[in-house]
Amino acid sequence: MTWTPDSWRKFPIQQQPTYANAEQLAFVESQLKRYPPLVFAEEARRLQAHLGHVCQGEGFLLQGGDCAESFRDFTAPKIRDTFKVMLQMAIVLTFAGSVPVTKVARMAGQFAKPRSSNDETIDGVTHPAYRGDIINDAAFTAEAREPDPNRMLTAYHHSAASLNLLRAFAQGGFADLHKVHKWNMGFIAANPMKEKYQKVAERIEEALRFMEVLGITAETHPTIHETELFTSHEALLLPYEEALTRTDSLTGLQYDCSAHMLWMGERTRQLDHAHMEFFRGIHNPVGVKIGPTATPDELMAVIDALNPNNTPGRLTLITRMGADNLAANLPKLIQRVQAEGRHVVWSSDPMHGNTVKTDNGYKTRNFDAIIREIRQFFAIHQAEGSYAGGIHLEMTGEHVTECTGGAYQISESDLEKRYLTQCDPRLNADQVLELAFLVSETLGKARAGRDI
Ligand SMILES: O=C[C@H](O)[C@H](O)COP(=O)(O)O
Ligand SMILES: C=C(OP(=O)(O)O)C(=O)O
Ligand SMILES: [Mn+2]
Repeated sequence: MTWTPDSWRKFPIQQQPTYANAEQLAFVESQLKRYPPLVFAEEARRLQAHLGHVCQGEGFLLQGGDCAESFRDFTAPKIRDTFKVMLQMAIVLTFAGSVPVTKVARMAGQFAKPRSSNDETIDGVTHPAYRGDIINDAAFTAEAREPDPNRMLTAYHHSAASLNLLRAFAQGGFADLHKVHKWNMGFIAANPMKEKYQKVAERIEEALRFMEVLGITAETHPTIHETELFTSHEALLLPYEEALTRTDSLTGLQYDCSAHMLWMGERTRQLDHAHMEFFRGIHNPVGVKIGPTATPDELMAVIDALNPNNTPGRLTLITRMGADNLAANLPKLIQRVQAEGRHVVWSSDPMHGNTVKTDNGYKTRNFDAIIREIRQFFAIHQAEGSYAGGIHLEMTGEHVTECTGGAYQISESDLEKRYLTQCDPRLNADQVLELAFLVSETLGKARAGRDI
């Protein structure tokens, strides 16, 4: 069947709002269709080329950011701090793995949320569930939870402003390697586990000094001063994604220009449904979340639908099975992909399979479970002769208390102190850097093993 940006409309669809005002919805869609695209197709192709290298074992994907961005919490420091912590992680991982790290932010468009329940009940009162700021408001009132199409326009403008600042930070000197390394030294000096991480930091310091002695400085090599950051989000709200889908003037191909990379959630990746239809026709690099119940046959059908030409970098499989389920479910998927010779990037989301609810009602995730899922992910890929190509995290540069554990030992009773997330619990700046240092050991070993 011929694909068009709106051909998804003929298929069953999950997790969409019902807008009361159809005229307003049509108006918003027509506005968005006239607005400039947020990204340029050539940038999406560049990202796909990077991911192609990851696929061949010559790179590593670091994807992360908020579970859900919010309109209210929309400030320069917030954007800066998450970007900053991604840069800090990337330097540690690049050094440990001796591989370029491709940074893809869950930012500048991560506004739509699939939910496990259509509504929420508090103290006997029930309202529709919060579905992300692009759809409704998190406040617990009937008015706030009513889906409003105008929110798509706000999301577009917020995304444009975030992207503008991210581009400025990436190219304007904020990403200087020496500066980023100094931030890491500051993190280590204050960390209760500092002895553990000091050695890696000292080796990075040595490498930077060595480069300087050779005359590799920001003046002679601008890349030391700059970085490349791509954007991504779950393309859940299809009227929005359709409206930002454009024909690329260079190739004549269709790209969803709301972000460089889009992914499909675990709840909306049914083969004969609307999201699969939409995703098969856009030419961006795409991701699919893969939960613990996925079978090898189902996975092959997803791969056939999304990457029929077996192009390296087009498709990233983001496994999110939970630390207790990975060993039972991942090997058979890897074996099948290997047997069929499919090129995919394998990335680990260690967040969504490890969510628990505390007795006092907070959704949380434990740092050790997150690390355990990542370590197993690497070990299983190594055992199967496959390449563990990336990690996908819900994280923030802010000092929130949403996930338990880590060097500062956040406990369940600490959660209430700074529990700010709009949806799922995020690793905070310290936890996420600690994770980078721990994963760097694993990544270093995995890559050393590969080269033998
Ligand atoms: O971010 C992902 C989903 O929106 C989230 O995990 C669902 O959470 P819920 O179970 O609270 O709906
Ligand atoms: C909804 C998400 O994940 P999943 O589809 O894996 O549950 C998410 O990444 O926020
Ligand atoms: Mn989430």
